[in-house]
Amino acid sequence: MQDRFQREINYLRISITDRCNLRCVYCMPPEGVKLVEHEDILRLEEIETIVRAAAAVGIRKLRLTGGEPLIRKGIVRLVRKLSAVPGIDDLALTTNGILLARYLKSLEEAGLNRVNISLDTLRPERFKEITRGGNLTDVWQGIKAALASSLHPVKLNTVIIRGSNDDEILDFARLTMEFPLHVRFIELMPIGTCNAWAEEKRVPYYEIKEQIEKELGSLVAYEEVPGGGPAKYYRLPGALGTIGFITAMSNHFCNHCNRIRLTAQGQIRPCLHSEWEIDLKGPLRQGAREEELQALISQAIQGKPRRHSMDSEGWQDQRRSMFQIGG
Ligand SMILES: Nc1nc2c(ncn2[C@@H]2O[C@H](COP(=O)(O)OP(=O)(O)OP(=O)(O)O)[C@@H](O)[C@H]2O)c(=O)[nH]1
Ligand SMILES: C[S@@+](CC[C@H](N)C(=O)[O-])C[C@H]1O[C@@H](n2cnc3c(N)ncnc32)[C@H](O)[C@@H]1O
Ligand code: SF4
Ligand code: SF4
Repeated sequence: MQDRFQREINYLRISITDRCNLRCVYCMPPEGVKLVEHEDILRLEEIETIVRAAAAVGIRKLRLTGGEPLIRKGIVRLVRKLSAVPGIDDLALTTNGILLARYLKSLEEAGLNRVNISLDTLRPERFKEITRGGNLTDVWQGIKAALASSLHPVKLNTVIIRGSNDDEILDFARLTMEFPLHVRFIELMPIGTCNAWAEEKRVPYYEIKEQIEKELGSLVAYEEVPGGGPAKYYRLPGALGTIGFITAMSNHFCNHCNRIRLTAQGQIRPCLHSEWEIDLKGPLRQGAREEELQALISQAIQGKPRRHSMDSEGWQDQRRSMFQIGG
């Protein structure tokens, strides 16, 4: 379905839990977050019902995210249900990779198509610091398992933070020479615990690109990486994988926005940045029929703002952060 700015909205990102087994310094506070009552989180069957309604109004791609989607009980069952919904032709997952090796085979068998793995450093000690306790080996096992599976293309999400991991840009770029990985450098957005310092520590994509080109050779634009997201891809000479840039701040991609979100608590959030949401959980639990859900989702699509204004306003939403909305 088109929104009022003639953008085709066909991608639903679903936060299936607001909990996480890591505490990345830019995303969550060290103590974690106030736990939402179990009752307030959408049940798997409710997610399925919403997806059926969304597919009926033109959603074709789904992404399960969070929080950490792999800690949600029943994740494999959910993937099996959603992959069977008529109209859905791409079902992907964004994960921190800690539990990926454990679940990969079952997810693949259940119908998952692709996986994006978040990884901000290749150094074990630094990984512990950035994630406040995570084990890098677990993530590497997940990445290797994904590469050995049918879930291609395998993409990495790497947020570069000045003074923290900006000395690893070339190491990440070199990974694409060795493995068929799609390494995407993401500009830090003022969302989560980094709200106050994101601007100061953000490394704009052109700095990263310049450094890679200076040291490793020209980046040639590459448009063949399947997906529904905003990354722009390039390839180093002779590389097996690609290098992508997600330029959320220095060159926003809202003009080509194709997505809406479903929060873990059951609201449709038409834009990552806008606080405006439409509740589906309430109507669903009061017995709304699928047509009513379709009407609410259509309303959300029609109400999508033209673009975010994180550059001028930062993050004002006191209720929700990235992991509740589905980053
Ligand atoms: N500003 C903005 N950033 C987004 C949006 N969606 C995703 N991002 C950023 O892009 C990152 C990567 O998103 P992923 O979950 O890997 O999904 P994707 O890149 O859309 O997925 P594919 O291209 O389909 O593989 C997220 O972690 C966010 O930082 C969005 O709507 N707006
Ligand atoms: C919120 S996490 C949820 C899924 C899963 N836990 C993971 O880390 O992949 C999704 C992505 O959002 C990114 N992210 C979180 N906060 C961000 C911010 N302030 N700016 C840019 N990306 C951010 C993370 O790096 C991760 O790649
Ligand atoms: S970025 Fe992902 S892994 Fe890290 S704390 Fe946020 S939700 Fe958890
Ligand atoms: S910030 Fe909002 S309008 Fe821009 S790409 Fe993300 S969801 Fe779309």
